[in-house]
Amino acid sequence: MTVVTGFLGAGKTTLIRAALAHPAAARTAVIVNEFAETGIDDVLLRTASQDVTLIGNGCICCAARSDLNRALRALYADRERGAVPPFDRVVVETSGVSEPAPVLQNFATDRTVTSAYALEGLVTVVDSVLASRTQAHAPIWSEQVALADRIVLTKADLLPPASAAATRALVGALNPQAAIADAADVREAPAFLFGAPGHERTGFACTPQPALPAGAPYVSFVLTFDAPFHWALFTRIMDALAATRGEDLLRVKGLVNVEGCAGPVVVHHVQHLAAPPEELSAWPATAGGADRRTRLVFITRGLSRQKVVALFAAHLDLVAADAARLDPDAAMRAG
Ligand SMILES: Nc1nc2c(ncn2[C@@H]2O[C@H](COP(=O)(O)OP(=O)(O)OP(=O)(O)O)[C@@H](O)[C@H]2O)c(=O)[nH]1
Repeated sequence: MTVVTGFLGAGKTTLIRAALAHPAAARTAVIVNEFAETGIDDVLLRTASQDVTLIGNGCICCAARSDLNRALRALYADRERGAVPPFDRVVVETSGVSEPAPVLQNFATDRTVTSAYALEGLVTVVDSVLASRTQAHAPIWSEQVALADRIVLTKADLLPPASAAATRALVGALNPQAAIADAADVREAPAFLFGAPGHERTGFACTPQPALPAGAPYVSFVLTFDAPFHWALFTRIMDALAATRGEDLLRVKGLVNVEGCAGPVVVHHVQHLAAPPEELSAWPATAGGADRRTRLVFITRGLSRQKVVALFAAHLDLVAADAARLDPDAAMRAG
């Protein structure tokens, strides 16, 4: 088992998804943990692996503490009875606000699990653009870096070389033992992510940290919308949000039903930065057929659901008012 951690939006899913496409990553099962109640990463990872388990609605370091061991046991049992494709390794993607020490500790203290799996190592993914800013406001960031066996630096492509080198120096000073690589190189040679075959991490030096204090500033909520969005309207709303509360918008990710698009459009915001949208070929299938509703997962620092809903409502009302001006009869019919 390799555990991949890293702060919200660092690039964990992108890296794992790219690595899974490599032949060296065959026979890999994935367990993904999301802080929010709705999974987006599992939808993305299912495009790259047949064997993906989601642990949603809480961190595997605290609220969903026993869920990782339960998922590992279930996966092993499924493998034994041939219910899942045979796998040789499992990659666990933690939520962005997971503390790695309790995750490793929980694993190490479950005999059933450790008789089936060995811990290969902990890989921490670091956003080169936001590293020092995140270090300043989120102590978990430093813990994730300090405990890593290997560190992958993402988004160096967005920075001048001197700034990328500064992030590497910052990370290297916090954890001089860890091997450090750029995401671009790891995508070519995913062995860095998965580790050497047969390698086993023997113990880990850590000072257990208290779990997130009660009333921690992270707020998570999900918004769903039935009607498709005009893309221009959606980006206008998100731009307004980023311009006014970008610092507190730690993470937004979602699947958007866009007028004129057959598949869902995947959107990502990490603080002020919005990534280019990606259209998937189809909506994920559910028991009742495909669920085409837009779902947006927000993880914020103190920004409430109510405020975000109000912003969306204001823009959607403006659009409805415009439509009514253009076609008053239709507005009457719609009530
Ligand atoms: N330019 C650039 N963008 C990247 C890179 N890696 C990831 N991203 C983008 O960063 C955003 C977040 O990436 P994810 O892979 O979803 O991040 P994550 O760590 O899994 O996010 P959470 O699970 O929500 O914590 C997406 O828009 C990615 O496309 C990179 O190396 N370069």
